[in-house]
Amino acid sequence: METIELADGGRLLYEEVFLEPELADRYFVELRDHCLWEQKPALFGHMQPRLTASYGDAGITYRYSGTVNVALPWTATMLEIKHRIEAVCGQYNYCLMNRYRSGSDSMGLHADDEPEMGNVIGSLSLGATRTFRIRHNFSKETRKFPAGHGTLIIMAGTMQQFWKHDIPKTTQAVGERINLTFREIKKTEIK
Ligand SMILES: O=C(O)CCC(=O)C(=O)O
Ligand SMILES: [Fe+2]
Repeated sequence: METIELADGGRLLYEEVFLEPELADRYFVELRDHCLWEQKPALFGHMQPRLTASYGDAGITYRYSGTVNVALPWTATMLEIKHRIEAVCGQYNYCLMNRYRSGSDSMGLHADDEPEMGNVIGSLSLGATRTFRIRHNFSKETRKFPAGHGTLIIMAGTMQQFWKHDIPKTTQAVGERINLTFREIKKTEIK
């Protein structure tokens, strides 16, 4: 695991081959075929350019950019993956999954900086290699990391406060990619 210290206290842990390919294959097929994938509406009448699914502890709901994501109960595979990542760093009660069907699916530049969100986010990639890009909010310093089949990226420190990240579209012919972001959503008072 490589630790990359970023400007203003951001920290990124990176391991390109965290899972051996055979295990990554098994997880990819299992998650692709058995998770409840849906395409959710985005802003201005558009749809999100990817599919998502949401798993976690009972009672966890994650809201961002106008979407409401009620966690389905963890599956055995999801728990197995969660424990592998927790053995490296973090404690998680929720996982947002994104499925990029082709190079025209993407994730826009954003930070996962909701007040109820823990600062450690564990991100596992499966399937086609895409570029995970980060950009500093003020200096605009940009760095790119290949997120391939079995790559683990952990975002920590103040990364969500000072940096944004995205998965740009690509015109290259790429297959499907699944990404799992494990998070800690702190329970808030019900108003
Ligand atoms: O697909 C990825 O690697 C990034 C996903 C992401 O940033 C998110 O779900 O917030
Ligand atoms: Fe994110």
